[in-house]
Amino acid sequence: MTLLAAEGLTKRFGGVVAANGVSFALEPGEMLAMIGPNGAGKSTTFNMVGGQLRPDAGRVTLAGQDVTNTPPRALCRLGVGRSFQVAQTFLSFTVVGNVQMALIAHQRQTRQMLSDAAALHRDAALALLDRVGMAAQADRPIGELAYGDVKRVELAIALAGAPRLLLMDEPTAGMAPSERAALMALVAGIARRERIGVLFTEHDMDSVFAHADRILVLVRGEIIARGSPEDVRADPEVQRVYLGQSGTKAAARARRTHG
Ligand SMILES: Nc1ncnc2c1ncn2[C@@H]1O[C@H](COP(=O)(O)OP(=O)(O)OP(=O)(O)O)[C@@H](O)[C@H]1O
Repeated sequence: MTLLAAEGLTKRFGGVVAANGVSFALEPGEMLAMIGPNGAGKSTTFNMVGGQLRPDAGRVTLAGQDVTNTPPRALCRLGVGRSFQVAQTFLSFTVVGNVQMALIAHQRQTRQMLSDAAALHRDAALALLDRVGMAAQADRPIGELAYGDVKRVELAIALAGAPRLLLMDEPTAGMAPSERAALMALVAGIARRERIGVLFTEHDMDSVFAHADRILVLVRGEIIARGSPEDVRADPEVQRVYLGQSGTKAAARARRTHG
């Protein structure tokens, strides 16, 4: 069954139509990228799916259930995870402590239990860190980690909610190219193995062409192309209005790397 469906999502800000009848579907285990130039409506669409922004028209369904206008917290309980931002981690806490906090939050245990956080869920948190390759650094303060490793911990934190859908808004922003490739490979591997659907926006075309199963191209609030990385790369309209030379090079690099 289709995991996520957006149907006719539309949002206006004054005279600007930020998203105009945006429709797409995402299957379990699929990596779906949303790309487009600045101001294309990516964040607007993303935030309507994630419950931060109320659409003027259209609807969002999760495994057939209408979740339009469902707030993020309630969506989380339905299995929609988001990648967290660095500022939302507790920098003085250990790596494993941060993941334990996420597990506690997911189970909606009360704040009084925080004093016991060191004991609670440690094994489960270590198992999550293992999935993102960070178990060996479990007891370091998160503030000491390299940025790419913080991103891995953030992924573990998102996975603590046992999501069936992950929403990732520019997951590789601010990362070095080698770190980006490693993080996206990790996300794609987990998504495919565990049948988690991933919707992500991304400015880094190398990450998109190497790891997306399908790509949506938004321009001025409308989807102008959709399909496999190959189809999107070859689309003359996409070439003209968005990708140009840099996208062609990114696609060629992705093909060389991934056969
Ligand atoms: N809260 C808002 N109030 C007014 N206009 C907005 C608001 N949010 C977005 N817009 C406008 O809607 C359009 C789409 O913006 P959006 O942020 O969704 O694009 P984007 O594709 O995510 O861009 P970027 O790649 O720069 O993040 C833009 O013209 C933007 O100025």
